[in-house]
Amino acid sequence: MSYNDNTNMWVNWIEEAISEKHIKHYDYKHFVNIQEIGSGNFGKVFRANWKDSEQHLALKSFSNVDNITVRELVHELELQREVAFHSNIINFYGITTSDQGIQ
Ligand SMILES: Nc1ncnc2c1ncn2[C@@H]1O[C@H](COP(=O)(O)OP(=O)(O)OP(=O)(O)O)[C@@H](O)[C@H]1O
Repeated sequence: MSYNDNTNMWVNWIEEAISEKHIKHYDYKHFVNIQEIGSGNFGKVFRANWKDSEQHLALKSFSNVDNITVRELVHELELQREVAFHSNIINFYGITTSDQGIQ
């Protein structure tokens, strides 16, 4: 399998999980008060609110959707499933998409 085939395989994995409703997809337009709070190896991290909720969320963005990034995202979701019960582990709520990136 080529580099691109692998990328497509993981992208398909994520898209299928969303269409089967194993992962929730959130409409990006409902995130408000978006402020940059950090950056990691894969992209920037933002703080945001969902609609008029006062609860802050972390939005993790991916600057480059290549094979390593998408595989890493799937790996994080798998780890999350293993340890989600622990009180020190933050919850994963779902995925959002934006054509213009997060701004
Ligand atoms: N849930 C969160 N709440 C507050 N800040 C966060 C949260 N998640 C990430 N950050 C901030 O964003 C930075 C980058 O986070 P991110 O998880 O992308 O990268 P990392 O864990 O530092 O490294 P890697 O890119 O290798 O995963 C963190 O160091 C932290 O400052």
